[in-house]
Amino acid sequence: MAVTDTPHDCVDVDRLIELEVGAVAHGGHCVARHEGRVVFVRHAIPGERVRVALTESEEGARFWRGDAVEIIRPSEFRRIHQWKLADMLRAHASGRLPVGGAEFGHIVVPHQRRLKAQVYRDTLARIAGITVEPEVMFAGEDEPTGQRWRTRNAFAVTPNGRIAMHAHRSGTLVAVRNMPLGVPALDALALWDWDFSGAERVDVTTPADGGRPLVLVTPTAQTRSDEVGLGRLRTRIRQAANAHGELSTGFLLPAKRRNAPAKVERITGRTWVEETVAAHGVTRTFRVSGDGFWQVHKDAATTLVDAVMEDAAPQPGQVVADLYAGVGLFTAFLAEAVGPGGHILSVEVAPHASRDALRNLHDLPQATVLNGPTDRVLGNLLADPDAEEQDGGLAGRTLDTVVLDPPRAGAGRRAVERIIALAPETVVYVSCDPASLARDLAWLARGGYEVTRARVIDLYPDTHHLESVTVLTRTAPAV
Ligand SMILES: C[S@@+](CC[C@H](N)C(=O)[O-])C[C@H]1O[C@@H](n2cnc3c(N)ncnc32)[C@H](O)[C@@H]1O
Repeated sequence: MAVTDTPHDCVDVDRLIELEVGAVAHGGHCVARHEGRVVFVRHAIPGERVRVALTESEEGARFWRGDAVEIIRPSEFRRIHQWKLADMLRAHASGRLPVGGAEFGHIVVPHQRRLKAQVYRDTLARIAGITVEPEVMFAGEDEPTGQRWRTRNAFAVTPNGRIAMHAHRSGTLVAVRNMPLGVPALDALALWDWDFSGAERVDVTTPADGGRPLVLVTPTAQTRSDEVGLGRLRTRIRQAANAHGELSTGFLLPAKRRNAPAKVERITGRTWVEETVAAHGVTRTFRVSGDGFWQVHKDAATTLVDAVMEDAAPQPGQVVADLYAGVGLFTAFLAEAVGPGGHILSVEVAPHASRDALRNLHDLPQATVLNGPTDRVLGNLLADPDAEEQDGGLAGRTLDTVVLDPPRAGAGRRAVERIIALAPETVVYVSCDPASLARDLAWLARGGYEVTRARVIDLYPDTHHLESVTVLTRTAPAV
């Protein structure tokens, strides 16, 4: 097959090859073959014939990587990328790199979802040996563009103080004047016109219900060590914020100790946002402090609560553990359902999230917030199952249901083994990473659990990311 030199010297690309593109794999790239070697191709669609600019192509390597930069035979599901800066084809034609974050933007939205379902199905089959066909859902109203959904957006800062994004898989910064995946409230802030000189990162939260946004600015290490420079940046942020009315701003100051949470210093307004969620017939408001975790898609919280409540089906008087609980989103709705005679353990490792959870759940005495790593908290439960509920025990009761929503790394072996040892009838596993999910499901299957329902929910349109809710039921007797 012909290999030619690329004419674009400013794009980090060695050679061009022509390939038939196969299925999408976990991570969003399509799998192709070139002279027997696997090539992972980004920005393509299964079934296409494309010209690929190789970005990693060492002779001895087991596989190569590349970007589809010219489409020879397009898929019927291809569309013109609606975000010019993120379009690989336009970027390559003009000798630059696209910005990351919308790497499925060239695929019509219904097909994006089909591909995500295929990734879920293939990953579970390959890693866990589990065969399951997921239902496919989306959040909120169906949005054909795949845009305007992000309530959390992070930007880098150029040396002259303008917000920017990283070029796809590169350290190169590209100044931006819009963010099409962001909710309209993000545009209203016009952050592209602010001067962030002296900062390295800007995190913006624009709550789904239109509440007061929060802009957190991380000063560079040099600015942090220079009181005068820090003061100037603070003044510029305050002035810009005041021009916007109801806007909270602050500094996000990295902790001096490793693994300690970053500190938030208020500049204007407050250091938290409020999120209101109406789901499952109940409306609740949550405080989320600083850079604490909250679902990114504007309709994700409602959609996930509805799914979890349907799958967990909590009954009055039941005992449920909400693991990796954040600020208590699922806990609140589960606690409403089990009522005062039931009990919910809300387990979360981040201290500031647990503090928010305490506040968010203060009217629900049946919910106990336990701060600590899940495996350790479950180990304590197993060691002393008769401990009182307010001390983080089960008061001799058994767990009916476990809901878990771990970060990308998944729950891991120790936490999964302890869930199996606690022997709940039902496990509802919310996951944003099919590979770690599959690994954990394989352990759960060996521990006597069977997948009884699977849903892929498109909470990240125009990207390769996928969310899933998988339900497992205990088939073996408790040990
Ligand atoms: C994907 S978020 C889910 C939060 C919550 N379910 C929600 O939807 O808002 C994962 C959460 O797990 C927490 N976390 C990470 N590692 C943990 C661990 N080992 N034990 C308990 N919580 C952990 C993170 O701080 C984060 O709040």
